[in-house]
Amino acid sequence: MPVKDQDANNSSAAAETDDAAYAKERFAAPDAATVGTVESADSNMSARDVNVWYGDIHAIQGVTLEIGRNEVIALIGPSGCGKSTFLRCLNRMNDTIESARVTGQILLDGQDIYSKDIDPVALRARVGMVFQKPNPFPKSIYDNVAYGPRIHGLAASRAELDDIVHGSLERAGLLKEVRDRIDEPGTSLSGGQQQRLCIARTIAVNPEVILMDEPCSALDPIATARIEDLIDELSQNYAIVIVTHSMQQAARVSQRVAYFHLGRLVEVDETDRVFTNPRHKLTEDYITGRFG
Ligand SMILES: Nc1ncnc2c1ncn2[C@@H]1O[C@H](COP(=O)(O)OP(=O)(O)OP(=O)(O)O)[C@@H](O)[C@H]1O
Repeated sequence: MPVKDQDANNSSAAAETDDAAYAKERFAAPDAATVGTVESADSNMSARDVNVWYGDIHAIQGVTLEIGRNEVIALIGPSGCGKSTFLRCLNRMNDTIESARVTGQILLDGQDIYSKDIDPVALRARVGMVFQKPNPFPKSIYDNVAYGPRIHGLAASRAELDDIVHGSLERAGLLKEVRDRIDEPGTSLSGGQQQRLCIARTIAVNPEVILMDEPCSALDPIATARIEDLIDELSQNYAIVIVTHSMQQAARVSQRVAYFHLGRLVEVDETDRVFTNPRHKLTEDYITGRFG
């Protein structure tokens, strides 16, 4: 057989194999292993076979996922599929829920965050969290940002603390707007400004990872756009894991998307790939609006 034909033959055999693998993945049962790439080339956090129960409810089932340094990964899926539960595992916020039980392993820089040696308060400085509803403390704008550095002893002097507060407000894109009113209550700001204040508060303690649980759901489109721009800038320095109900938002801000369904991680891959060519039928049904 001429070489050319042989090549053609080989490539068509390869295509058939690819198609068979593709079909197998795509129509896999919902309880099959995650489709796509759970690994990250430069992993900062790594969840291995994580399960969460609330009493008898098995809310997260065998989830394995790596989070890369300087990447934005979006967690998407229908209501109640476990996105927030999984997010809260990453900085042990589930510890605060009495009925919650977590098994498996979550590593931050190779260290098990559930080990006895880990102080959850110190962990939550390294893995910060921004919530759905902006929740500034009932304190001044300055004290909101200074709170973390004070309790973690990050500033040796008032001048150092001032630098941290101003730097954090600057990186959160808020300094210009609040420079002249820094002693006013954080709650006097608009919703979008309050959310940027909460982001400034989070970055003031030098986190490695920032968790965001639907950070824009209480904001108007302009405030949302500002937070999305900020997410893009922050990703130069931090890994960001964001839960969002908006597929448009996931497409705008993330490099990878993880699709959850009934407590399982069904598919994870590059954002473009998931939205243009989902490999699992459940992912396709969700992104085409057939359910959720
Ligand atoms: N504190 C809790 N106590 C008992 N069950 C809980 C608790 N929090 C969540 N659950 C249950 O765990 C499952 C996953 O909930 P979770 O809030 O993580 O889902 P989600 O995907 O973030 O949902 P949503 O998009 O609606 O916020 C659901 O069945 C939910 O009812």
